[in-house]
Amino acid sequence: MNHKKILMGKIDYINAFPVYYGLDHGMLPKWIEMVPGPPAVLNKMIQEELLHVSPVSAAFYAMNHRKLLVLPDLSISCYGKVLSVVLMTNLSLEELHRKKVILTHDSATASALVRLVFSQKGIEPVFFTGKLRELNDVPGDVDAAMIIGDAAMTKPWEDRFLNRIDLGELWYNMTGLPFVFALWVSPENCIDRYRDELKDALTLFYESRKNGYENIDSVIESGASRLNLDKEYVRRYFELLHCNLDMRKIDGLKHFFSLLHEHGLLKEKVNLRLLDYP
Ligand SMILES: C=C(O[C@@H]1C=C(C(=O)O)C=C[C@H]1O)C(=O)O
Repeated sequence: MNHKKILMGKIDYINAFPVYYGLDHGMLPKWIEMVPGPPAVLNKMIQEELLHVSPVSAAFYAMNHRKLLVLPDLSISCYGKVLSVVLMTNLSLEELHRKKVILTHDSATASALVRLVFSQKGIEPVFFTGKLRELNDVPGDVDAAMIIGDAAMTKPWEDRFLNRIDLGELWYNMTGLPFVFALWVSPENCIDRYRDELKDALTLFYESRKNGYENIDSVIESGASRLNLDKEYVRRYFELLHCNLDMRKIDGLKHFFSLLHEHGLLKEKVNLRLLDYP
């Protein structure tokens, strides 16, 4: 088939390895160009329609739901602990009232979750956003730092902070629901123009992910060697991290969006629309 070229985003953390495994191992057709980046960069590129399809932060999707369609059955999510999304602090959540909390500028979902958790508890920290990839990035006067992705699992945050609060686990303890950090989306403007390409890209994602789970030892091996982490730890990570979007996860997602709206962290209610090919 004569496909137009499309640009496909890719989260450059190991969390996306299972979904991209097949594409990274021979399945990538010539008409797809891969664009790797941290979530916030992909969010911005999708907003500017510089990508035709990409994973984005679930909270970013919520803020732009009128312009985006969600690809079915794809996500970065967890059902309890996640390991790679953490709030590091020396205090308890309650003690963070009026204290400085820095949120990584790479995130939109986890930042919204942290703001929501404090809002629900009636605690008002002073939030700010910044680069948080290394321990040296943490300003001297902050009392908590929220980090996502590979950096959360690899940098020595414990040298500075005693408590590691896992945000997937925190959400699960609050709601009993799974938590969805990222969704795959396409700008609605692309849907008609790139219909065949997006349809085939969706099939490729499913095949690529299937290939990833069939070769999970190899996924674990490359994750462990990229991050210099113990293989058993990375195995556990890929057991905790899910890449599908079943009904229960959609329930978790909808609950998150409606709480954000209730707490004034989201302007509009979200009407989740899936990219659906007959
Ligand atoms: C589980 C994770 O979820 C990530 C968190 C995101 C966010 O907070 O906006 C976006 C994409 C995901 O990669 C992770 O970073 O490890």
